[in-house]
Amino acid sequence: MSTGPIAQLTSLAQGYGGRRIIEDLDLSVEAGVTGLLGPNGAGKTTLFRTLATIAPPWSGQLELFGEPISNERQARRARRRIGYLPQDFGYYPAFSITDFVRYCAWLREVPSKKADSMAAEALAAVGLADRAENRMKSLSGGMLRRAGIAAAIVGSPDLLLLDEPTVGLDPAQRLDFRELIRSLARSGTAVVLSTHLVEDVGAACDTVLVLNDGQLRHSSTPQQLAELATPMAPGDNPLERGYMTVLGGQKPDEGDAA
Ligand SMILES: Nc1ncnc2c1ncn2[C@@H]1O[C@H](COP(=O)(O)OP(=O)(O)OP(=O)(O)O)[C@@H](O)[C@H]1O
Repeated sequence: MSTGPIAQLTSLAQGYGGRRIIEDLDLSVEAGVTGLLGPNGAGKTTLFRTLATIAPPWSGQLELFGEPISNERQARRARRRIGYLPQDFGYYPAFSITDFVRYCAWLREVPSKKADSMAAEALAAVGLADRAENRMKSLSGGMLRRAGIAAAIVGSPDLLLLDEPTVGLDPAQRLDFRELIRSLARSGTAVVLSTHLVEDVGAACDTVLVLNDGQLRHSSTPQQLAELATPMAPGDNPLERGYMTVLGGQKPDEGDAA
């Protein structure tokens, strides 16, 4: 088992068109579950796209599984070991859930002999085994999100990137989701999840990172972030307050610099 970081970014610059979103970012992803917090527009999705090797860095270095990623051949090799759930993922509406998960397994080059059993395992893990033949277009928002999670975890990737995975899940499903990612982490998958729900970070993450304006503002355990909480109003969540302290009192939806 590798002892170094699963993913490492050094002096990353990244953006769209002529607009720089991330500047001079250094970041390591270690084993376990890492939660990524940050206001709207902080650059979380942009960071995921970089880690998933979809958007090559403008400058700086990306290393995955101890190897530098500087060309398409290296990126493709790394991609087989990465499961990625984008915030908005595409699918063919007429596909069954099984077809969708199998298709994602094929994209990740999971051996075809194992694809059926792995797709079935992934669907069972997200509680969709009894709906395996339902069409994607017939799913509720929460079910669709769970189908996306199944597609990201199929084949047990070494690095799992989940962009707002719990949006649309009901409380029982969120509890199941937390247990699922904890169990994936125990079996060796490094998980990074972005969320606006600090409860998910408190309950499931070993490490929490706070990103704002494309800069890493904070990295610690959830407990340490909660300890930064300034005096709280009754009913406040200490982790949320600690997060606000790191952001300097900014409200979570005030972060978009656009
Ligand atoms: N395809 C794109 N083209 C141009 N600008 C983009 C594109 N995608 C994102 N941006 C801009 O990049 C900035 C960072 O966006 P990003 O989606 O990475 O933030 P985020 O932290 O994931 O936000 P949210 O919490 O709202 O999902 C924003 O200002 C956004 O408008």
